[in-house]
Amino acid sequence: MDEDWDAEVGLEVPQAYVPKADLMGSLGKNENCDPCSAWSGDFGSKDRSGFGKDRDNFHSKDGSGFGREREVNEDCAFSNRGRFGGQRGFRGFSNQGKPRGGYRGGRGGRGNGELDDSCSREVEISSDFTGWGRRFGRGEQKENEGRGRAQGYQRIPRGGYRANDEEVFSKTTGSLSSTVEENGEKTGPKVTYVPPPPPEVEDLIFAHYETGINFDKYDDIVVEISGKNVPPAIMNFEEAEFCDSLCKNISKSGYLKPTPVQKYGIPIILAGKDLMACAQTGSGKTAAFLLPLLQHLMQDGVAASRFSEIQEPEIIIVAPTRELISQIYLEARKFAFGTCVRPVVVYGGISTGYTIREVLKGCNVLCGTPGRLLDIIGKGKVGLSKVKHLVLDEADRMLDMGFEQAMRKLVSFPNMPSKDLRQTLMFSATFPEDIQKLAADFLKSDYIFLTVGQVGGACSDVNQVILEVSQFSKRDKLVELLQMTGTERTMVFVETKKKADFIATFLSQENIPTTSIHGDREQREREQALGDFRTGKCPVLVATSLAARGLDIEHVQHVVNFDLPNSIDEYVHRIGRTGRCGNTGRAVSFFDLKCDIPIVRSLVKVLSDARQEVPAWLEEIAFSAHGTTGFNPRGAVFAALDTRKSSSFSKDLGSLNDPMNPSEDTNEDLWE
Ligand SMILES: Nc1ncnc2c1ncn2[C@@H]1O[C@H](COP(=O)(O)OP(=O)(O)OP(=O)(O)O)[C@@H](O)[C@H]1O
Repeated sequence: MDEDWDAEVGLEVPQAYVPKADLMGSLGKNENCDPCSAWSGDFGSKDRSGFGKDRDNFHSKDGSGFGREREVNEDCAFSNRGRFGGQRGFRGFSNQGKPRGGYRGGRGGRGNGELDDSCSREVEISSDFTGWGRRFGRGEQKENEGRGRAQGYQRIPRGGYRANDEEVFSKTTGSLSSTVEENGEKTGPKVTYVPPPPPEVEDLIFAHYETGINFDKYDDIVVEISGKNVPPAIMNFEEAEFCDSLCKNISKSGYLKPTPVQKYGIPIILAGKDLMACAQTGSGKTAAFLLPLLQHLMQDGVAASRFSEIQEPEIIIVAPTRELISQIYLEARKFAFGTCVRPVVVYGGISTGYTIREVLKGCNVLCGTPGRLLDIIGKGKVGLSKVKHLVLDEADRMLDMGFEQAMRKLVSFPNMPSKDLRQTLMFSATFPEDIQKLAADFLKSDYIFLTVGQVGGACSDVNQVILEVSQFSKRDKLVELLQMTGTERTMVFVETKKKADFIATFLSQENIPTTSIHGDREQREREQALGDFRTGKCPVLVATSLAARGLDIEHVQHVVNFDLPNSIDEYVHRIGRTGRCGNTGRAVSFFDLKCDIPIVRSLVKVLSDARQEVPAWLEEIAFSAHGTTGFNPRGAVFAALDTRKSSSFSKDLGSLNDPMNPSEDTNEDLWE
């Protein structure tokens, strides 16, 4: 079951969760237990039937390893019983097992209380994650640890825990606002957290990881463009004719040549066209929109003015999580280095006063998660009349049920230029056709549709392995995998916040230094957790789907889907945390026959399209579960269809030969 997104996004928060078993207590007396330090908690025997000496609190009747008070769906409760299927072709992880240990912190207190491990799944719509940019070196991280060191959870009256404010989406007003002042009334503790400042040292600002061996293979990927008057792609950054500052910053970033989405996207955006762009995870979509937009600002000669009571940014960028928007902000700050353009980032979970002060220092590029963005606009601190460019990153997420209302509210503000008077850009690795149609409400009718590879296709640099593992065997299997990955960075995805904490606790018991990140944790805890993962202090990060999109962290070599998600798009994004920028990676997913049948067909298709080995047992399940009609898992790799082509637009839109591969036949070859 996925996180409780309503509580995250801010639908009215149910009663604060009161943990039946005080996690912190069972972790040891120190509420501020150090993350990933040598495990000091006394968890008694290594018997894996429970989490430790408080096993009574964690045991369900069936010994599944969870507290008896939890709502247990017997079929899907996970514990150490049962078997797991071996997997033909599973090559295992590199064997660098080293003893490790330690886990900090439990979970926040908001959510819907009981853990329900049933197979039914909810979709977590968003939250505001953050964690300063991936570039913090150990030194920087150390310094920030001193500053923003994670605190233990705050006990609030009435017992239980409550993560400091998340943004609350008021059911009544339909607006996202901080819980501190919802409709003028105080609704929760004031958020006072101020994140550590972003790096000032140039080396840290421009720190980057190397492209992988497969970087040049990007040029072999099928590209499709539909729309009118499409400018030709660039072969190199010089052809974009960026200003000197941008050219220097591109070079300092280690970018030697553009990726396909940049080759085609940059000239389209420079030409002022609206764009819906789909390209695989880790292929440089962020720079594809940032570079041309910053070029527009440089050409227009804008400069941030700290003397205005109301800031009027020329660019607004939205993304679904704090983590991702912070990352985009750092990229914008990097590319704008040495110029008078000032990016600012706003997101929930941090002091509103701090946010406003940062904006009022000057703001040309406003990066934000929807809640805090709408909040600060509503407070009159940001004017929209000068907005020329609006970017929706992870656009399909921004337009699905959780955010559509907020996005419509954003574009409906009185001074926000209409879609015909601004440039709107949408980027994602996945773009379901129904969302594409919805996107048309935000784009000019003549927008360009760009697909690099197959929309929704997985990155082919990720080796995907599917193992049949029942809920009862997952923990054993996970430990086995992690003991092989050693200190290699591994992200483990689970479906609920509570499970994230329980699994992280369990792994700590197994001397695997682990931390967790999910929507119920305090802001500083998230940043600490992410920092520990980035620096390698905790090479294992247990995360919910909140961390599935956009995270660009160096050296993530493995992704484990402890629980498969309920949507194939989510799967594609999760495994895309590895295998980035031409590097290779590996994703192992535990397929539970009792829970995961609904995704089996899509999963086989994604594996096939990415030319991965499809286990025979999985294919059989796919055929038996849904029959064979209309299911051809080894069918051709299809580029996405521009949904406009299925309507009257089709006569106006032509596909262009891929100018990068003039010999490419734009008809049949596209489909092979
Ligand atoms: N032209 C380039 N040359 C070298 N590295 C690049 C280039 N473009 C982007 N990168 C690097 O590749 C990594 C992935 O880029 P980015 O995060 O923008 O990918 P993405 O397509 O947005 O991925 P996702 O879909 O997961 O959000 C980043 O570290 C970025 O700095």
